[in-house]
Amino acid sequence: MVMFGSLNGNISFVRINIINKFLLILACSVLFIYYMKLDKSPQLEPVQIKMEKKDKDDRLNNLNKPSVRFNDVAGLDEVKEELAEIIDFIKSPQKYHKMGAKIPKGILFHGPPGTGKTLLAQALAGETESSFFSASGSEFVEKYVGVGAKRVRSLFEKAKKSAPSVIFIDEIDAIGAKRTTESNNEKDQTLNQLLIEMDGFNSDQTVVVIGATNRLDLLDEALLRPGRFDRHMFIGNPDVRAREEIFLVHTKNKPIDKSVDIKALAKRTHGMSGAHISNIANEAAILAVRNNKTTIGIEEFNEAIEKVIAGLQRKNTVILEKEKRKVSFHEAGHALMGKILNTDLVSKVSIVPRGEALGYVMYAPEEDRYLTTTEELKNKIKVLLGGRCAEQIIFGEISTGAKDDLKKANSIAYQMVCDYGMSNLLNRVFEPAFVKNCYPMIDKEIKNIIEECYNDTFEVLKNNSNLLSTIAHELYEKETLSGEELENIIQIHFKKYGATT
Ligand SMILES: Nc1ncnc2c1ncn2[C@@H]1O[C@H](COP(=O)(O)OP(=O)(O)OP(=O)(O)O)[C@@H](O)[C@H]1O
Ligand SMILES: [Zn+2]
Repeated sequence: MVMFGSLNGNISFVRINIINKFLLILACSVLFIYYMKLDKSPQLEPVQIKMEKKDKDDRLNNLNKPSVRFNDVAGLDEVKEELAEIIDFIKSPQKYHKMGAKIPKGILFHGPPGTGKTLLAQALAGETESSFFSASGSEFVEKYVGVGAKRVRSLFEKAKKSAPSVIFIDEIDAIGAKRTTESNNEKDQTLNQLLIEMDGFNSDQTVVVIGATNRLDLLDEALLRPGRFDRHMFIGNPDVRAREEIFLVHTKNKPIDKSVDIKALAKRTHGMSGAHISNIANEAAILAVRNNKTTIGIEEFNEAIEKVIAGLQRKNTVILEKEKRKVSFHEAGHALMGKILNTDLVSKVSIVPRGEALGYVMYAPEEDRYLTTTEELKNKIKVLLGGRCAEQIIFGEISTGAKDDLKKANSIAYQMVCDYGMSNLLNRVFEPAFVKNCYPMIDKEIKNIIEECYNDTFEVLKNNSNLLSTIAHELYEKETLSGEELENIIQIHFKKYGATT
């Protein structure tokens, strides 16, 4: 039937046209919806990665020569001294190459947050006019295998091109944590790439890599091996002298009122980090503006300190004054016993919190020893018990602060009884398998040793309680005493009052 020429046919033609258009629109819509769907499909995700990657690469590319110098980093003298050698390495590498010495590649800064690790790394670059590349470990952590490794490679390439350079990787534990049996392909590849890069650059490329972490214990052994991050520097919270210096650095360009006593501010900020102090100085300046003042007064500092303390108390890190006194006596007890019994050389006593410890005594490294006598082992126990005894003598009560000391003291006593035959059980030793059977007997001996040592320590410290108080007082005021300062205090005291033993 041929009807196209008819009116009917015309109508049909128009209908067909409408249908065609409808079909076309429908097809387009379906295609559009399909395309939109496709856009969200995983296949297109690389586009997103590319954008993100470009962003991160730009940041890793953040190449500059920092203007920060060691003068801007207050305190941390020991670390700065150690870094002086690295500065010399970077400045005159030829000197070391001639001697066949290799430039240290990796330094690891570890310690609590806000203590100046980033600032020090910048200062190292600033002092040596090196290019500074900074990245955070978490920036390398990606879901997609190979992306983190690629970023590491690109970072090192850039650093090598603009050598001398300092690469700073904050939160290095994000990529350098101990590898587990449960493999994480992406993380392992990233860490491997970092190891390859660290092994890879040769001696004429002066690139120093600084890693920073709050958790040294989490890091993979491979990262700490010689030739990699083999220099470890502890960056701890500042003592009162360092806090005063930090306050001075952060108030240098601020109009401070005469009423403000920086020394007093330093004393009131026990347990705080450099970042807290810089925060206080800034907060005080903002408050002065708010109060329409022309200078920053003590009121503003008081308010700023209170604000920070309130924040810290929630985290339990600020120690109450009473506890600070107790810790001073506890540490003085250890240090004085160490001095009187002439055991290991005390190199530092401190009441600046470090990790879980509220205070600590550091001893100079011992010479290699292969034999230790009964008396020497008992003296070690007495030094360990010195903290608890001092608390008992001065405050008439004991605290939980000696937990670790007691553990160590008991462990020495256990070895004396079970391994060395140094108890009333005479020359008998107890293999681990027999310990359980003979435990009451062993326990009695351990008790005897600890009791004897405790009583001796108690007597020595009681006879020297004036000296104990003098050391504790100095420690309370200065928060850290070097071995030399401790020796001076003791000598002055002995000259004045004569020695008591
Ligand atoms: N020793 C210091 N001297 C001067 N300012 C300091 C010092 N320590 C910290 N600060 C101040 O605190 C700020 C934060 O310090 P920084 O970022 O270096 O700490 P960090 O140890 O790297 O911290 P995190 O472990 O949290 O990364 C610094 O910018 C600086 O203003
Ligand atoms: Zn102790």
